[in-house]
Amino acid sequence: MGESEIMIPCIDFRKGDGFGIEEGGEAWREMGHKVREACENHGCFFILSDQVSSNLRDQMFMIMKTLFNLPEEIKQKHTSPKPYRSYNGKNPITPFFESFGIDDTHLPNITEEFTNLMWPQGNLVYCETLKSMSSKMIELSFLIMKMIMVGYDLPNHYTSDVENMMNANHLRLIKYHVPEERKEESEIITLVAHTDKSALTILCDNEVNALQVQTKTGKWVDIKIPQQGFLVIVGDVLKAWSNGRFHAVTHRVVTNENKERYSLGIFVSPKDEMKVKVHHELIDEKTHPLRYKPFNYGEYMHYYVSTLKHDALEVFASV
Ligand SMILES: O=C(O)CCC(=O)C(=O)O
Ligand SMILES: [Fe+2]
Repeated sequence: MGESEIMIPCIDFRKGDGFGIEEGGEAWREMGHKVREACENHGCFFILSDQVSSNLRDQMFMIMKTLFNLPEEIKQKHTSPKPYRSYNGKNPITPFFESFGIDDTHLPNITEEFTNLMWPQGNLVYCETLKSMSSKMIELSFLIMKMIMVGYDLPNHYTSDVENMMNANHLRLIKYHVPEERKEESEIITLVAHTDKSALTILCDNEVNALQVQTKTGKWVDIKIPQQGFLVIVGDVLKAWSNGRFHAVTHRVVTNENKERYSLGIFVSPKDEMKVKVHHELIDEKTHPLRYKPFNYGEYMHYYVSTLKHDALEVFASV
């Protein structure tokens, strides 16, 4: 079992408690510093947000159940040349894991195309739920990115850096099955330890706990995503951009409850052709000398997928 006494910060973005705050004011800056600290010290944090109503969230997990219950041959129609997008199920290496990845859900017609592929007769509720849930999660990721810039007092770089790092997104819908045969008390790792290759990931689940993050001292901590909340994970791109000041947290999924788990994540990242570069103001010859060379994101992904090295960023881009 992981430990749960180590506190992952929880930042309140709800209108009443936090995000009624005025952009540019003192409270706004304070929030930015909290986000920055969480990214540096933990590489992840919870946010509470009323952007997504509990109805929408419940609806989303209900329709995810319906989606994964579709016949195998229909699910397999979802394919993509990009890694981690095609429907992944019945894979002997990850027998308790099924997933779909959908690119660029913010663009017109993407959710419609996916829905029509799965339900050729149409499924309006599915399509609308998927569209609103993903657009709200993308909005949240932009807000967090803005907070990161504020946290480093870099608000002028908001537009260029944020657009560079977040101009592609990928929504991942995951089902974790309950293993049929399982020895009492034994844990099964259903998703191996990794860091995300995105800039930022925002995750929620159907309140079945199984995700664990590893602290900087190597301890595994059980993650319980709050009901009105999300877990934000710092990915390799933001680690590189911040010159290694941010921690790209290692995480994994371990089955230890006898319940099916569904999780939904938005992975925001640069487009493949973009260059990832350390932000020049985060380099300091004495305290923070340059750690990473600029690199092409698509080449980095290709390197990772072909090697699956845990320390891919360090090997690929360290100076
Ligand atoms: O399902 C989860 O909670 C985590 C998924 C994850 O880490 C990933 O897809 O990269
Ligand atoms: Fe992950």
